[in-house]
Amino acid sequence: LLDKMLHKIINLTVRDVRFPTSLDQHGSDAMHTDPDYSAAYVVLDTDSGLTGFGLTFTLGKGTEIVVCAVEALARLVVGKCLQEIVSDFRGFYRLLTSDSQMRWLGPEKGVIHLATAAVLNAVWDLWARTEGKPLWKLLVDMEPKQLVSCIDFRYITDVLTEEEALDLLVKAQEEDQMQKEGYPAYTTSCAWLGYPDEQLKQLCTDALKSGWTRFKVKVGADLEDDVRRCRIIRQMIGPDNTLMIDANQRWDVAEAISWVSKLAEFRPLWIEEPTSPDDILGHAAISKALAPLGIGVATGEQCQNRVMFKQFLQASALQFVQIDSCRLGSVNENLAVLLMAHKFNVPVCPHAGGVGLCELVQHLILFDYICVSADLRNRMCEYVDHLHEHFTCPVVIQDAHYMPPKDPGYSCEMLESTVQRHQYPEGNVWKNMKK
Ligand SMILES: C[C@H](O)[C@@H](O)[C@@H](O)[C@H](O)C(=O)O
Ligand SMILES: [Mg+2]
Repeated sequence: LLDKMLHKIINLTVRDVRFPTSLDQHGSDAMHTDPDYSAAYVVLDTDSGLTGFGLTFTLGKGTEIVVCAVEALARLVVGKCLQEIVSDFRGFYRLLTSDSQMRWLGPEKGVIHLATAAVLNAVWDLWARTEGKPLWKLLVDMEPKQLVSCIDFRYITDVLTEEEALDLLVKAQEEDQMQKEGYPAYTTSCAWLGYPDEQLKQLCTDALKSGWTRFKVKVGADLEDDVRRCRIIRQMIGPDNTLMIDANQRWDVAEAISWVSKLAEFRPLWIEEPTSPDDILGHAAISKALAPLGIGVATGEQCQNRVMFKQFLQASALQFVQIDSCRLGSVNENLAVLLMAHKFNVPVCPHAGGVGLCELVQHLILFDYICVSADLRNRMCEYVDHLHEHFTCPVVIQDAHYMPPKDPGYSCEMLESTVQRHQYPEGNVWKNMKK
C-alpha cells in the first residue's frame, strides 16, 4: 500500500462533457429553465497505473470556463505523490484555495471553487482506489485524528475547533444497518417545473409504485401553477407521505413568506432556496416567519463555502443543511460542514441529482450517519433519476434507499464512450445540434 501511496500524479486532463437534458426539460426550475446537465470531468494519471476520476457539476454554457480554471490549478497537483498530499491534506487544500495570486478569483467561491472541487474529488477518488475501498468506507475506517487533519479550520474556529471536531466524531456503529437497509432518499424526478401535469401524474404514479414516499416539487414561477401542481401531488401521495418544495432563489424575502404561506395547506416539510443563496439574514427572517406554519427552510446547493454555512447555522437561517459534493471544496470542506451542522443539531439532507451528484454525495451522507449523526429523523438524501447509465459504478437504489457502494473510489468515473460522445462541442451528440 505504501508503495502505491508513493507513486506520483503525472498528468491531469479535464474535459467539457455535456448532456442535452434541456430538450426534455429535465432539471428545469423557476430560475434554470433550460439546464444541460454537464461536468468538468477530471482524470488524474499516476505512474503506478492507478487513475483518479473527479468532476464538478455545471448547467451547460460556461463549463469551458470551469475547465480553464481546472487547468490553472493543475500545476499544483501534477508531480505530487499521493502520500505527500494526504499526509498534509489540510495543507494541500490550502495550497489550492489560497494560492497567493489565484485566490483573488474567489476566494473559495464561484468558478475557482468549482474547479477546486473537481480536482480534489479526483484526489479523493484516487486515495480511495489506492486503499481499495469505496470512499465512504475510507472515511469510516480513518483515525479521527487523520480525518480532522483533512479539514481547513480557518475562519470557523469560533464555532468549531479541531479538538471539538474530534469529540463530535462517534465510533462507527451503524454500518451494518446501512449495508442492510441503505440510506433513505427522496425523489425530485416527478415534478420539474417544465413538466406538464400529465407527465407529473404519470411519474408520480410510477414513483409510488416503486416505493418512494418523499417527493420534491419545483415552485416559484407562478402561484396559480404552484397551487395546482402541489394539490395534484399531495392528493396523489396522500397525507402521510412527505412533500418538499423548491423555489431555486426566485423570490425576495417578503414575497417568499407570503407565497409559501399560500402553499402551506399542502404541508411542505421545507421550502428550499426561497431567496438569494447569499442572503443569510433573509433566510433567517423567512425561517422565523414560516416556523409557526411548520415549514422549515432548506438551502446549500449554491452555498459557497463553509464560512457561509457557519453563518447560516449561527443565524438559525436554515433548518436543513444541503451539502453539495461539487460546490464546496470536496470532501475536505464538506466534513467541516457536516460537523458544524451536527454541533448545531441541524439535519443534513444533501443536494444531489445533476450528473454524478448522487454518485458522489451518497458517500458523504453514509459517513455522516455512521460517524457523526447516528440519526435518521428528518434526514434524507436527494435522488434524481437521470444519467446514471453513464457511470461505471452507478448508484444502487433499493426501496427508495441508497445502498452503500462497494467498488473502490468515489463513484464518478464515466464510461469513456460517454465522455467521447458528449464532449462539447466535438462529440457526436453535439456536432449536429444547433446550440
Ligand atoms: C438546475 C437544477 O436541476 C436544479 O433545479 C436542481 O439542482 C434542484 O435545485 C434540486 O434541488 O435538485
Ligand atoms: Mg434545489
